[in-house]
Amino acid sequence: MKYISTRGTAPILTFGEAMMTGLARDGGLYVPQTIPVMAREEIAALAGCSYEDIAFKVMRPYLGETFGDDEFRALIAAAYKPFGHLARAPLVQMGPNHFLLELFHGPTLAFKDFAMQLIGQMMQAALAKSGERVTIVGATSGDTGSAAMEAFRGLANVDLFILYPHGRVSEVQRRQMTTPSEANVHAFAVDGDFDDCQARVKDMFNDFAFRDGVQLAGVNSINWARVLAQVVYYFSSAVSLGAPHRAVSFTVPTGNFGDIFAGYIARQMGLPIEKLVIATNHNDILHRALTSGEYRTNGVKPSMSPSMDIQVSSNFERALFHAYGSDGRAIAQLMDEMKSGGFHISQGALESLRSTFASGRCSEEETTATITREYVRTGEILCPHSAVGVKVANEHLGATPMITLATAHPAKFPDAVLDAIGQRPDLPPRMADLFDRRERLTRVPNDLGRLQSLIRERIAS
Ligand SMILES: Cc1ncc(COP(=O)(O)O)c(C=O)c1O
Ligand SMILES: N[C@@H](CCOP(=O)(O)O)C(=O)O
Repeated sequence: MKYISTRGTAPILTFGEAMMTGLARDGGLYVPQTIPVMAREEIAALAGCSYEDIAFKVMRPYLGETFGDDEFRALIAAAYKPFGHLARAPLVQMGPNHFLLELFHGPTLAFKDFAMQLIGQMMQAALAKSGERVTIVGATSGDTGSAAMEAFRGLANVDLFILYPHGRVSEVQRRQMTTPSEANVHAFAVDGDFDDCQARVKDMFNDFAFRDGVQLAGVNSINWARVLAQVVYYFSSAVSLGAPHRAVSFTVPTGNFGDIFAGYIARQMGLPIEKLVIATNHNDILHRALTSGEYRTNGVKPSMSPSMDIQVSSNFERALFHAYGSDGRAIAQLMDEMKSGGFHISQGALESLRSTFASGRCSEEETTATITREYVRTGEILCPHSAVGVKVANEHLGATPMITLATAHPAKFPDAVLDAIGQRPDLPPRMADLFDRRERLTRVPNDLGRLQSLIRERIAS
């Protein structure tokens, strides 16, 4: 299995190389050259398997020679051991034909743990073999950062720097990033929004002297391995509702488009998914793009679902690459136009996107009303991101079972939940002292040079 860049001119890599490389050297994102298809019987045989077994069977064809079978099974087992639920990703019924996929039973209480725990294991194994040391720089709107801190803290051959938008993540998210005491992890509070943080990370990858000088690696969904690990729960949940004999649809609270793109990959692999519904908060560039064909930013507005406060949606590039028939030059051209605010999606590409994706938007008021209504109706306490998903899913219910992804635990966003249901959801006991732990962070301007020199200083000390 080989990996190619969405912009067509970067070196073609193996899985292991793509995982350690992050952003392609032409500025694009790595995607598999071909997507392996699972036969109907292979999908049917996943029924009743453990999450770990399904993970092995779904991901194995993508790995090539990077890890042996026994080694990969051991990495998967270690990755999911810290999860607080035996099913790892349990399904809860919300109503006729509507199910919630709880993805928040990992160590940092968000869906990011599914991929980050595994990528932590895989990178550690790869670095132990090569003897290399890497500098990981990541951008976060809250959850990727905390998951990465958890997965990489204390590792001998990794320095981790997380850039988060100052004042725009929840207090629990911030504390998850600023309270780890290990010297190899660093939280940078950037004066800007998530798009600024992500742009600075991509700038660092595009500065080859810096990139090669610090051995830069990435754990955002820039990294194909992140997306791959997220494909697994589409299979586990669909199969438990009767796939491949019965099709399902998914609604995915969406920001950087990594999670829903994993669903697209599952569909390409043969999983019978009727529709993938993009659910956005008022930062609705993806909903507007799908409705009008114009992909154009209009500035990030803070919301009560801060992890989705994103306008430059990194993985949409991967979806466009497929919609434009793998034409790297066309994608490079669109991404160039993006520098001046946006672009027009061609009619053919738009039709191709609409054949897989639907979309909807949820306002702040609707988010609160959904948390309230679903708590009263079902007893389930939704985080604001999951509430965005449920609101949009309700508009797309039909004969096909709908699975909505519950992407974070409500206790990560206590203020929004308190507003909606009059009570503060509890953090799990192992995190009960989060508010007493000492915070360690560096406030940084949104300035590439300043960020780079701070990173160089920290790794030299
Ligand atoms: C809780 C939560 N929900 C939804 C999203 C959006 O996911 P994606 O960025 O993969 O579209 C994020 C951020 O990734 C998140 O942290
Ligand atoms: N919502 C994310 C933003 C980064 O997304 P990623 O999937 O590219 O890491 C977050 O919580 O940080």
